[in-house]
Amino acid sequence: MNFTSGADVSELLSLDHIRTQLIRLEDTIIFLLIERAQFALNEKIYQAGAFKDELGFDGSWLEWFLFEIECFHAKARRYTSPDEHAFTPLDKLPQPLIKPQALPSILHRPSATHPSVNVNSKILDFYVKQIVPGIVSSSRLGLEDDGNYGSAATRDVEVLQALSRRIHFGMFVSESKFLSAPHEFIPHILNPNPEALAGLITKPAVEAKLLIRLANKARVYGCEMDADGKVIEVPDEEMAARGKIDLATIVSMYKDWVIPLTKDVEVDYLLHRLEDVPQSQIDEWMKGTAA
Ligand SMILES: C=C(O[C@@H]1C=C(C(=O)O)C=C[C@H]1O)C(=O)O
Repeated sequence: MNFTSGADVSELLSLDHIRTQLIRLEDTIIFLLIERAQFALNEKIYQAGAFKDELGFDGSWLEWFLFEIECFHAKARRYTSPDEHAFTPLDKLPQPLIKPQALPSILHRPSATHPSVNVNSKILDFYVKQIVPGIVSSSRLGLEDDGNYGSAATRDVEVLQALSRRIHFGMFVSESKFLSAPHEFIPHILNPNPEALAGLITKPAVEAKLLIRLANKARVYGCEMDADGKVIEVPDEEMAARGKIDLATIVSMYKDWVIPLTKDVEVDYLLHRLEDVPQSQIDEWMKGTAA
């Protein structure tokens, strides 16, 4: 999302604009997964303490990569942008070396007592346990460990950052939906009802269209071509072994993880949406029903 200081907030919060960003992120995530799929599983990089003697770090090689990369990015003020969420707790990251950008206020930020929504620990868990094993086809590579620990972890961090950005976009989706009909959401926020809020934000037709589009993108982006540039037709079930990526893993990743976690973010954001909001504003929004 382009957060230049002069950006028009109403444009940034239009649901169509946000959905366009989410569709564009599908391309980024598919291509980054294709890059990771070039390397073997290298299970050792996900095992806590496997490199403790070398690194003096209790976590896994990947968690060490995340920490070191996020420390550098934090100094460059990455995590002062509302669409960026670190996997490392913010209090363990260095302060920015340059002043934060003067960004338009888009999201509702209740008092500091409520930490921003962050589901990165769940993202890391499903990615390591479900996604990596699904996309690295040892049958294609013929080995489980190719020793490319740095390259594999670098690709993993890129995928994790893109997945985090996509899933936490749920906050912008929620703000957009809330402002378009605050009176629908307010009763279920004042008397917290996550199920009712989930029902209001869920759009089955949008999700169904996404999964079809995603499969088509994975087929096209993951296809192989011969020397003449002619596409080598491969049945979906053989893509893992003969293509660049396993199509089923990408679709199930969105269906079983990305979309549900995005909706969790949407609901969690809404549950805190009225904190620090004056009663007069809530009354005004509720009057909107009389209009
Ligand atoms: C993101 C949205 O909210 C929900 C989550 C979706 C997703 O994660 O792709 C799609 C539709 C909705 O169920 C949206 O309405 O676009």
